[in-house]
Amino acid sequence: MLFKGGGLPHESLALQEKLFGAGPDYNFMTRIERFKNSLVRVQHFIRCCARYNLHDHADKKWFEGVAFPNEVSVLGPHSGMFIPTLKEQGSEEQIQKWVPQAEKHQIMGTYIQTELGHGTFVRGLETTATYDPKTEEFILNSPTLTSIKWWPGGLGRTCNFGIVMALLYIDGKNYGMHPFVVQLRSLKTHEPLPGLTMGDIGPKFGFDTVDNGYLQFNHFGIPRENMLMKYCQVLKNGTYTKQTRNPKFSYGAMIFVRSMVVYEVAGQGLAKACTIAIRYSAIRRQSELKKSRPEPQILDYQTQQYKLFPLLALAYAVWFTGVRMKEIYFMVNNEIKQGHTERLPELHAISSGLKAFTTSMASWGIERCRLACGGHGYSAASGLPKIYVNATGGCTYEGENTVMLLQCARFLMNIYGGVKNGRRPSGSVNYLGERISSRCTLTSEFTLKSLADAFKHRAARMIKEASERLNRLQASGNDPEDSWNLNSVVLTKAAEAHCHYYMVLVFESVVESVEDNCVKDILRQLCQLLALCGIQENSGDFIQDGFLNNDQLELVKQKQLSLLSEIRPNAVLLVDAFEFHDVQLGSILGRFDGNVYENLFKWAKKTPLNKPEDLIHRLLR
Ligand SMILES: CCCCC/C=C\C/C=C\C/C=C\C/C=C\C/C=C\CCCCC(=O)SCCNC(=O)CCNC(=O)[C@H](O)C(C)(C)COP(=O)(O)OP(=O)(O)OC[C@H]1O[C@@H](n2cnc3c(N)ncnc32)[C@H](O)[C@@H]1OP(=O)(O)O
Ligand SMILES: Cc1cc2nc3c(=O)[nH]c(=O)nc-3n(C[C@H](O)[C@H](O)[C@H](O)COP(=O)(O)OP(=O)(O)OC[C@H]3O[C@@H](n4cnc5c(N)ncnc54)[C@H](O)[C@@H]3O)c2cc1C
Repeated sequence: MLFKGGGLPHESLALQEKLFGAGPDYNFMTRIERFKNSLVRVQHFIRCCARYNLHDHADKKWFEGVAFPNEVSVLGPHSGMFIPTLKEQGSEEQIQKWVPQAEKHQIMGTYIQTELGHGTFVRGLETTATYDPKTEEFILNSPTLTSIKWWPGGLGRTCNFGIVMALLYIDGKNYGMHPFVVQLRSLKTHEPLPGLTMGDIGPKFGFDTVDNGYLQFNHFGIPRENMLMKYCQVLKNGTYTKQTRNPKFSYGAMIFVRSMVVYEVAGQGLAKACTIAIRYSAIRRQSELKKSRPEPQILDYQTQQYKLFPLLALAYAVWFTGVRMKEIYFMVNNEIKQGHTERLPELHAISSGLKAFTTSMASWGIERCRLACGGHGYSAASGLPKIYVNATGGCTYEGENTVMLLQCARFLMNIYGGVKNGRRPSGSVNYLGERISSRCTLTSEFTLKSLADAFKHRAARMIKEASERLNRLQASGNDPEDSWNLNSVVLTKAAEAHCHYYMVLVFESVVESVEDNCVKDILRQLCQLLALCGIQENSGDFIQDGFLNNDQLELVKQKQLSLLSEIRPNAVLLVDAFEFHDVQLGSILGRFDGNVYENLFKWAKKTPLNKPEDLIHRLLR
C-alpha cells in the first residue's frame, strides 16, 4: 500500500451512499444547480459523519474525496480554515465554546481575510476592529470601498460565522492584524445580522460549488471575548497584553492550508489527470504505425509517451512531496506548540515555495493531459476541465504563486547571508552550508544520488548568484527594496530551483525506502525520468557554469527516450495504483472498464441541449 494508508474503508463507506455515487451529472447543471447539489451533499455528509462516527480529520478527508469529487464544498473553508484557526489561535475557553459546535456543524464558518483592494499585502488590509471599553465591544467597520471583504468561501450564502482578520485599534493606536470570531447570520432565520451587507461575488473560473462572498461592516459590534486570545489579549479596560510571541503566529491558518494544498490539490489533481489521459491513451487507437497493421494504441507513439510519462513521474513526485510536506507541518507545529519556534521561518518558506511550485506544475500538467487526449479531451466528459479549474485555483488562493516564491526566496537569501557570516544551516537548506562540487558526476548509469546532486548544484548556484546580484544592485546605489524588485525574476527562479531539488530528493528517499525490488525498480525509472526531464527542460541552468557539458546532455536525452519504452508496459498499472474510483475521476475517458465510446454516446444523448421541448428547438423550427 504505497499510497492509501488507512483510507480505503472510508472510501468504501462513502461509495455505498447512493447520493454520492450516482445522481445528476455535474456537467449538465447550471451554476445554481451545482451549488444546491453541493449543499445537499454537504448535509448528507454531515449525517454520515454522525452515523459512521467520523471525527478524525483524515477519516473525513477520505469520505470527502468521494462526496465532493474534484470540487471544493463549503466544508473546505469550514474544516480547513475556520476550525483550525479556532484551535490554533483561541484560548482554552474559546476553543471549548466554539470548536464543539463547529465540529458538529451547528455553526458553519469561514476565513475572512481578503478585501476588494488587497489580498496579497496583508499589512495593507483596511477593516478595523476598534475597542470600546464602555461597552466592552470591538466595533468592526469597513471604512472604504476597497476594505469590503471579498472572496471568502462560503461567505456568500452559507456561513453563519467567520473569523475576520482586522486591524485592532485601542485608544487610537493600531496594534496590527488580529483574528476575531464574528457571527454573521441569525441562527434562526439565516438572515445577515443588522450592520452587515453581504452576498455572493458572482460566477468564477471554477469553484461553482462554493459561494465565495463579500462582506461590508457598518460599525458592527462584537463582544470583547470574540478576539482570539491565545497569544494576545485585550483586557476589559482596554489594556493590550501579549505573550512573547512571533507576530506571524496570526498567519498560521495560511501556513496550514499551503502545507495541505501540495498533496490535496496539486498531488491529487495531477494524479487524476494522468490516470484519465493514460487510461484513455491505452483505449484510443489512431493512425498507422506499420502499413496494413491494426491501428496502434496511441500510448504506443513515442511522442504520446513523451507527453504523458514525465507527467506521470511528476504526479508521483508531487504526491510524495505532499505527504512529506504534511508530515513536516505537523512536526514543526508540535514544536511551536511546545514553545520552540526556531523552525517557523523554514516552515513558512518551504510551504510557500512548494505550494507555488507544485500547483503551477500541476496546473500546467493537467492542461497537457487534456491536450494529449485530442478532441475528446476538450469535452466535459473527459472530466479534465473540472479537475483543471479546481487545481489552478491553487495557484492564486492562499498566496499568489509568484508572491509565495518570493517569500521562499527571502528565506533563502537570509540563510545564504548567514552562511557567509559563518552560520550553519539545517533542515531543508542544510546543503547551502556544504561545499558543492563543481564537477558533474552524472554518467550513463544515472544513479538517483548523482541526479539529486545535479539539482543540488543548480539550486545552490542559483541561490548564490541571486544573493550576489542583490548585493551588486545595492552596491551600485539602489536601495534594498528597489534592488529586491530588480532582482525578483532571478529570485523566483532560485526559489523554484530549491523546490525542484527538494522534490527530487523526496522522491529519491521514497525509492530508497521501498523494500520490494520490483516496485523499487519501477519507481527508480520514474524518478530518473522526473530528474532527466527537469534537466532537459532547464538545461540552460545546468550548462551555464559548465557543470554539465554537451556530451552529458546528449546522454540525458538518450536515457530519457529509453526510459519511455521501459515505462510503457507498466504505465496503466502505475496510474491504477493511485486507486481512484470512477466516481472520484468523474471522467468517461478515464473509466476503469475502458468502455469509453459507448458511454460517450450515452452521455451526449443526455445533454440538456437535446431535450425536444427546449426553446432552441422552437426557435429553429
Ligand atoms: C493527515 C490529516 C490531514 C488533515 C487535512 C485536513 C484538512 C485540510 C483541509 C483543507 C486544506 C486542504 C486543501 C485546501 C483545499 C481547498 C481550499 C479551499 C478553499 C481555498 C481557501 C483559500 C483561502 C485563502 O485564500 S485565505 C487568504 C490567503 N491569503 C494569503 O495567503 C495572503 C498572502 N500574503 C501573505 O501571506 C503575506 O502578507 C506576505 C505576502 C507574506 C506579506 O509579505 P511581507 O509584507 O513581506 O511580510 P510581513 O512584513 O508581513 O512579514 C515579514 C517577515 O515575516 C515573514 N512571514 C510572512 N508570512 C509569514 C508566515 N505566514 N509565517 C511566518 N513568517 C512569515 C516574512 O517572510 C518576513 O520574514 P523576514 O523578515 O524575512 O525574516
Ligand atoms: C478560488 C479562490 C478562493 C479564495 N478563498 C478565499 C478565502 O476563503 N478567504 C480569503 O480571505 N481569501 C480567499 N481568496 C483570496 C486569495 O487569497 C487572494 O486572491 C490571493 O491571496 C491573491 O491575492 P490578490 O487577489 O490580492 O492578488 P494580487 O496581489 O492582486 O495579484 C495580482 C498580481 O500581482 C502580483 N503581485 C502582487 N504583489 C506582488 C509582490 N509583492 N511582488 C511581486 N508581484 C506581486 C502577483 O504576482 C500577481 O501576478 C480566494 C481566492 C480564490 C481565487
